[in-house]
Amino acid sequence: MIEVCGLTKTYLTHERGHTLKEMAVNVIKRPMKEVHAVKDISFTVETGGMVAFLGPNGAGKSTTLKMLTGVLHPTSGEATALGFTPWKNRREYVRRIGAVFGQKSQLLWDIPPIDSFYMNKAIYGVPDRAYKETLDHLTELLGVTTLIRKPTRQLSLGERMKCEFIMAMLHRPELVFLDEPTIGLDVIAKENIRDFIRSMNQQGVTFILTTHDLDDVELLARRVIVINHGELVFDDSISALRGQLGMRKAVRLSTEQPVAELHLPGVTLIKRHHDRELELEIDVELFPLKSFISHINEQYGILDMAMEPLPIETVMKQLYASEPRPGSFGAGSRIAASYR
Ligand SMILES: Nc1ncnc2c1ncn2[C@@H]1O[C@H](COP(=O)(O)OP(=O)(O)OP(=O)(O)O)[C@@H](O)[C@H]1O
Repeated sequence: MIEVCGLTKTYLTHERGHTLKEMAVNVIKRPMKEVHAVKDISFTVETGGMVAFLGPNGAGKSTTLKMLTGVLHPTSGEATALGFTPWKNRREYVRRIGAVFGQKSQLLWDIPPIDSFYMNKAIYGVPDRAYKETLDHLTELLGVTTLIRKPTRQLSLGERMKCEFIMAMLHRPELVFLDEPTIGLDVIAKENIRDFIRSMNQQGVTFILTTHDLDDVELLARRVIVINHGELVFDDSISALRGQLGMRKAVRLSTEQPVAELHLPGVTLIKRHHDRELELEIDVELFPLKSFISHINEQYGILDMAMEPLPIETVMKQLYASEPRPGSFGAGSRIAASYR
């Protein structure tokens, strides 16, 4: 469905002086600066996939997505999606893709969503019957059959997001780009939107999801691609991402006796709430759980203990903290070195 090979984008910007003298010089001469936003990234996405495309702020996600939606031309490299080169066949390509931006509305503010939908019907040339069928199906699925007749400005954020999805799906796109689709929503609205995305994905729609919400990633994505400093640093399944956490567990411990320093192999103190209540991280390969429990019970007496796998946030922090390789320009192999 999507094949990206050596995609690179370097922006050329004017360097601005900081001091008054530099600014005065800039009036006559403005030196150019290169920003290597995306560096030689390659990946593929299969039809029907649900891929999270992640990275810290400034990593190059939007730049990549702009190239994949055909808004930006790359500096070098190739990409095909649905058989098109996005930036070359934009007119035909956009008829087959959709996009939902959590922070940018595609609905017109002062008119009801139904009128915005009708506008999209005309823009995409959706035949009457197909339009009615899709609209009925989507409004029912999202439970907004009556809401779509209220002016958009009167809708809650959750209601509006449901309508944003309908707007993006009316022309039945095969590939949909989602940018922070659940931002600002309450837990119930998030769940509704996630159910909807899952249901569309089961019907064969491919989703590329950009988000900083790791719950979206865990609950929706089957595959995760991470970029940092414009370089691809991880590309594998969500279970492989969890696998990076190894056999580490998060433990919350409450004891009868105060716990002073803990010097145990594979045990790291994360937080001390007070001297009898601690949060720890244990690598059970280094210190088997059974030994840990009997040691703590003998020494301090266990009052209460809760244990769970580490959140994927832990591994994301490691990936986001990675430095660009010195002089690097393209880094696919770094995953192998650092994270696999
Ligand atoms: N038009 C532009 N001109 C110059 N530099 C740009 C331009 N757009 C983005 N950049 C730079 O390219 C780099 C990548 O930006 P990009 O917006 O792709 O990151 P991002 O991963 O989407 O970040 P965020 O999560 O904050 O939205 C950043 O250093 C940014 O400052």
